[in-house]
Amino acid sequence: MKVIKFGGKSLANGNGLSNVLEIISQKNKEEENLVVVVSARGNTTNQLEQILEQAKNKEDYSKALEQLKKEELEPYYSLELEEVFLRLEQLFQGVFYLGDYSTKIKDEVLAFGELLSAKIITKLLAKRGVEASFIDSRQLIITNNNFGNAVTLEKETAQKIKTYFSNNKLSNVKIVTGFIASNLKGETTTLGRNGSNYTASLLANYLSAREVESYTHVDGIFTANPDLVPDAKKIEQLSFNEANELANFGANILHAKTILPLVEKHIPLRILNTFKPEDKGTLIKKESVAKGIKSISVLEDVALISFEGRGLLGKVGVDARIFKALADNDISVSIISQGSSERGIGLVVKTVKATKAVLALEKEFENDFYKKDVNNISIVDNVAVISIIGQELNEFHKPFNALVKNQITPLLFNNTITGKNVSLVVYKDQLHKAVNVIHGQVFGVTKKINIAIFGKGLVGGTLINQILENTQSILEKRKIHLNIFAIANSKKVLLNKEGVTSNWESDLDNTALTNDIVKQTLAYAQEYHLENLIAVDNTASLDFVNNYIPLVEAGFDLVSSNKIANTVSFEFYKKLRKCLEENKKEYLYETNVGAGLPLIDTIKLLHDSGENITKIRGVFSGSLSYLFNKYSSSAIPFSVVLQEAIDKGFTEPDPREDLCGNDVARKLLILARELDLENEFEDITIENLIPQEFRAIEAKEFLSGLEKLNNTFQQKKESQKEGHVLRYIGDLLGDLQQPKGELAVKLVSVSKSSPLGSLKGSDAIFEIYTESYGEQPIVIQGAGAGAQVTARGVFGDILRLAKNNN
Ligand SMILES: NC(=O)C1=CN([C@@H]2O[C@H](COP(=O)(O)OP(=O)(O)OC[C@H]3O[C@@H](n4cnc5c(N)ncnc54)[C@H](OP(=O)(O)O)[C@@H]3O)[C@@H](O)[C@H]2O)C=CC1
Ligand SMILES: N[C@@H](CC=O)C(=O)O
Repeated sequence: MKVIKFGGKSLANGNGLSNVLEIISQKNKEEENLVVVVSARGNTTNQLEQILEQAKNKEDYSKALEQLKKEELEPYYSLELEEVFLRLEQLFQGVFYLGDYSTKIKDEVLAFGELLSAKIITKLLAKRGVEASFIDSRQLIITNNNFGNAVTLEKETAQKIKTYFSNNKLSNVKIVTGFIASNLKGETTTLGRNGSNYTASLLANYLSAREVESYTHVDGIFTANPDLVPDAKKIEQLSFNEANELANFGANILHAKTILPLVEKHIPLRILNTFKPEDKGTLIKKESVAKGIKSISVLEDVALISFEGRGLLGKVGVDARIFKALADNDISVSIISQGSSERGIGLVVKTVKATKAVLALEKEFENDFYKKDVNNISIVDNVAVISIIGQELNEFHKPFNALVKNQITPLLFNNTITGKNVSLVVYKDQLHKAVNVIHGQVFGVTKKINIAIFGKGLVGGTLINQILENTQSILEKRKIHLNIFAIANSKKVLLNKEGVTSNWESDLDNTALTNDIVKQTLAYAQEYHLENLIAVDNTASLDFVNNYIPLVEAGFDLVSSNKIANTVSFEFYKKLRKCLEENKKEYLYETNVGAGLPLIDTIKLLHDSGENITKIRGVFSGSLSYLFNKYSSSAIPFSVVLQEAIDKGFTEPDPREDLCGNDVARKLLILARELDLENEFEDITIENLIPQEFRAIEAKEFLSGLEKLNNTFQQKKESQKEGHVLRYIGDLLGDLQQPKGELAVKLVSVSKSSPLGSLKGSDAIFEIYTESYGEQPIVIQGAGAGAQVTARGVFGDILRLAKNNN
């Protein structure tokens, strides 16, 4: 024997109803003894309640009643249910004359929802040639007199069900009304929330069914509400205990009382989708399949009551008084959290009961207020509870840290001792983001990293394409979903929370001009509750650096290929780091020196481990390396080689920044500051390679007359010793005793056979001298410029941050 149950949405007109009839017809062929429990169809219960209110208020309800009849009978108007509607009308008339109704009358009226539903299904099955017996569950389930939420009388119900099923000649298919029952006097009662599921479970228990199938409008139970968490996954199997916890913590689809009758006889329950009957849904049975976190559920209709009693320290019985006062007012507390004393207590109650709860507590603690033992009882509104079902405390730091990194600090958290569950109270406007952050963290299914890329030129554009090309493989290998939600140049920003596509260039072209790309990006991230935010600066702009602090304050980690933020005043350098620390954010900039080479990380590690770095020397510039390597070893004019370096994307957007020495000076300064030296840019001695007469002219004019540089450099080349070549180098000398280092950028002539002299292509070389390594430096050498290697380095920083978010 099998019990199947259909919920209201499954039974609504249209696809739902036809699928239900098809499912029952099919099961009738497969299953011997099929009990079908039905809820009221669609919106019927609400409509009945509304008409009842209209009648009570002596309003004209005839139109609403006609509408209800029409919807119930549509499109099978010949179903002959006049008798049922006549009785319903009589009830409404009575309420209209009295101008009032009792809970008993309300139950009687609401019962018509299930009665109509069961009668209609029985008649429609008959039309399809499936013989079915209609059963009014008021003849089966006996309850106390608690109308609206009646409690089953077990002995009487067991007796009634068994007798009914053995004494009546019933068809193979039995259509039973859910939700409704009767008291010992035969008056109609209802079983409260989830009543139809409860009816199904009771019948399954007393009739020793093989299985219960509950057909709903969703695919089963999910790891989180898919409306809130797009990455939520369906859970294949749960144990009764786990299902119970889920039911307690807000999974609407389940109710604890539904599970209990099944637990007793180990009857499995399968949650299925009427609209996808082929799907296997979620199976709830005695055994669990896998350990660990099962689901994240959310309660939204809650308020937090904050109870502060400075004078209650160590007093006995405070909690007892709180609970008594609330219980006397029929207020249930879903979460209580307090420190080791009663000084600060947080209580979570239903929103509708919050004011009543405060009044009840104020009354109970009136004298304590006078004595100043209690100083505040207030409501914290707009909160929600997130429960992580199956969360072990020893792993809780992971979701908690991820929340804090995303600037969400829970107002309160609380764990259950037995169930391995942790509940957190958060502000409602952070709920969406919080649930996604926790889900990504605990299920590790996919952690979404939302990236905004500012600057889409040579480096930025290459980076975007590299990320898009690798998104899928990173998702598969690392379970990290890199989602570029914003791309901006100086005038426009393309925003797409689902992630930009390979058409990003034309999409950006088609967006409108804007005055404030960053403000717009921040507002967008906030509006769509985007989590794990990273802002990438691939501009060469000084102005853009002013956005760093607002970005960090809005929850972004930073990555930059732009070197300016690290080379403006030391005061800003410190301010940014303080802001990062306060907001628990990180800033990575490995490409600032040596493009894709692992230089900054190496220097940081050496320095942090106590190694005294005394000197760093080398060719810091990829473009100038290319320029002098090629110019020194060939007869090609200086201007031609310089143009090649520009065309290859080695130079700065404005190549004069390389030639004047600023770019190398910035790199030196960045390294110096990594060593905790407090140098300013002005402290650097720079040999400017641009002859004096060309320094003040416009970039365009300068770039169109590069050949004017040829003479100067030809002379420099020819005035060298035999076997020597030109190299433009950076030199950093540090002394532990001094707050500042000596930094110099200069053009030197070195032997062809020296490490600097034998450099090739656009390679940069860094010789790092330390106390332990002595005269023998650590050497890092490789491509020092180029869009591909730089973008790859920025990509590496993004991945490092994405992993740090774990
Ligand atoms: N080339 C290399 O080998 C290396 C480069 N870098 C650094 O990479 C950065 C980018 O260089 P590159 O790609 O060559 O530069 P490009 O000039 O090619 O691109 C710069 C981009 O930044 C945009 N931009 C400029 N100002 C702003 C602003 N205020 N807000 C938003 N966007 C802005 C530009 O938009 P628009 O077109 O509208 O002006 C453009 O899209 C530089 O800081 C450079 O120092 C670092 C290491 C190596
Ligand atoms: N223009 C720079 C690019 C990398 O920082 C260089 O030439 O090294």
